[in-house]
Amino acid sequence: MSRPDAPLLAVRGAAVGHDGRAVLGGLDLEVGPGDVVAVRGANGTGKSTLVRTVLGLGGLVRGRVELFGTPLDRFRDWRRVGYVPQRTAVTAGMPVTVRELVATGRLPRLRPWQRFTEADRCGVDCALEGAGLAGDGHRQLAELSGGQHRRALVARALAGDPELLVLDEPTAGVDAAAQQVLAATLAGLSATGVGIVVVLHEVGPLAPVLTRTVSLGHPTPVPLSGAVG
Ligand SMILES: Nc1ncnc2c1ncn2[C@@H]1O[C@H](COP(=O)(O)OP(=O)(O)OP(=O)(O)O)[C@@H](O)[C@H]1O
Repeated sequence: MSRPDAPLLAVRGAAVGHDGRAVLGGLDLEVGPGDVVAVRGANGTGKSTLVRTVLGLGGLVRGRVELFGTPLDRFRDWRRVGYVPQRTAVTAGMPVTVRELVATGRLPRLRPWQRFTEADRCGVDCALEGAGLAGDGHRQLAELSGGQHRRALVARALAGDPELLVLDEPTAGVDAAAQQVLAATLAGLSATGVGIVVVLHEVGPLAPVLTRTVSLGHPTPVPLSGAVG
């Protein structure tokens, strides 16, 4: 059961890694409504591993992660969480339009067998606009540049109206104008109480939107001990 007063995301004394071997340890992080937290660090410091861990995709070696006050291993309400992955190879070759991809982000919000309503169509339109793709809904994914494809993944996450939004390098390969659009969109989401975690190499136009930055150090193997929480 989620606690209404709990942070959207809490990471406590966590070590994260692969195959039981931590790449990053001693992590404490809280994300509340309206927070926009940048996760920064050199290549290989564990940014994506941390992000994937808090999304329940494995990687918790020890410590605790809670979403909306619920321990990660008991959390089921994934429609409250939006995710923009770093790698896009899975969708790159799909014969679908941008709009169709973005609409899939809306599906977790629908009841079983429920058809799209006008509100859902508006949600998709807003998501396209928020990612700077208002005029591109009809285009095939395969036609998009790397940066445009990344924006389509951002739009897909926005379409789900998440309460917690996790973005893994959403600005990589994205031109400055589109980064400005994304910055304005994230600022708008933050103002409505959405909590945001964003992995960034370059802060760029997102700088004024950030409320906090977490800097990860160089990768140092962390000895394995203690229980996974
Ligand atoms: N699936 C995996 N299995 C084993 N090790 C992995 C796996 N994925 C990543 N690693 C290793 O974990 C460490 C952290 O990788 P991670 O991708 O989290 O770093 P990052 O900070 O996101 O890097 P980048 O900025 O290059 O995206 C690296 O040493 C990487 O080689």
